[in-house]
Amino acid sequence: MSDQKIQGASIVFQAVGKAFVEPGGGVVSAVDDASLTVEAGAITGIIGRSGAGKSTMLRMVNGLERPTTGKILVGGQDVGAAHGAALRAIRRDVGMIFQHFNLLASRTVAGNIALPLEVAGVPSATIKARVADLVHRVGLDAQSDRYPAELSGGQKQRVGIARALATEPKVLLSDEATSALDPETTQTVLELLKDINRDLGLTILLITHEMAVVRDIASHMAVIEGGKIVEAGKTYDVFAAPKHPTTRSFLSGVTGVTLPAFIAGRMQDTRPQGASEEVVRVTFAGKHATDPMLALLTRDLGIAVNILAGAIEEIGTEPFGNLLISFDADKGEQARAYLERHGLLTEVLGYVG
Ligand SMILES: Nc1ncnc2c1ncn2[C@@H]1O[C@H](COP(=O)(O)OP(=O)(O)OP(=O)(O)O)[C@@H](O)[C@H]1O
Repeated sequence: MSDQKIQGASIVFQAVGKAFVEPGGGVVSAVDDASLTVEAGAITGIIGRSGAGKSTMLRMVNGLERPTTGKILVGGQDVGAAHGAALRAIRRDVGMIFQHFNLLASRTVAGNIALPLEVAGVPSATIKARVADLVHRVGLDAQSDRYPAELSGGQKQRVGIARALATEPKVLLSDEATSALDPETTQTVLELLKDINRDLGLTILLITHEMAVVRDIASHMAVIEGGKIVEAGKTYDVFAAPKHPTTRSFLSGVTGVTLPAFIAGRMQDTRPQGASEEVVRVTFAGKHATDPMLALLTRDLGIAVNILAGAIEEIGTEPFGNLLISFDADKGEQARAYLERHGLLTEVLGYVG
């Protein structure tokens, strides 16, 4: 495999629906009117809960499932309408990696990676050279002759990645590829995927139920719920201003910002009678992430702020902060307007009497 950049293919879901007929005759709508454009050469994450329709979305990209309605275009080619040689050609352009690796136990590392090339009828000398390159790329030179049972989970996934790259695909699909790995190994596999994306230029579309995976690797993301795409955009923008409740609930698990129990336990949705504190989430994005806005709020408006929880992290190379604060509910509107005017996003979470 050369290190030459390939042109990654775009993936376009156009009002895609997929219904399954169950043995009893009932119909399950797994994907419902989903439209999404996955940019060529980008890493895009689709996040959703179990049963949301993630696997079905992915399996339609390589033609393992056909859409019931709508279209899926990979590099402009209509996958759902392709048959025979045309479908095989699209599949060669679309590699896939899996949660449980799907390696052949009876073949060595090199043998597993060679398999798709053997199936494609590539001459054996070419196979040998390409497998050696791939083994090296995924850092398994010392394990080339080992069998899957002799490898760690992370090493098995590296074999899966090398095998998926063997036919020099334009798209790599990842089906929960790090879900069976520990956090440290997950990081090394995500780094490898990032390197591959950067070096080779192929498009990566991954599905996951972990927001941390999306944050750590994907430049673009979509949230799927009940078969529908409920939110999509650049990862940074979605993190900075999540619109859908499902996105917010995924985010609350990953930003490291949760209310202390003594506040959460007393919080109410509506403002109580008498004196109360308004609890607000403040999101600092981009250049405002490091501004001392809370100090300025106190200085300019004389409003005292309680800091309840907070974290500042990076998405890509941009700082991103999340703070949970509270202030006198009487001054809430004025305080929020001040923060919004200075480029911060605010969201009222509730009230404490
Ligand atoms: N072959 C099938 N026959 C019938 N129903 C199916 C089939 N495949 C998927 N479904 C149903 O479609 C819905 C979406 O399933 P899908 O596997 O795409 O979800 P998912 O988000 O990948 O979930 P998980 O994270 O648990 O794998 C579910 O209700 C599932 O039961």
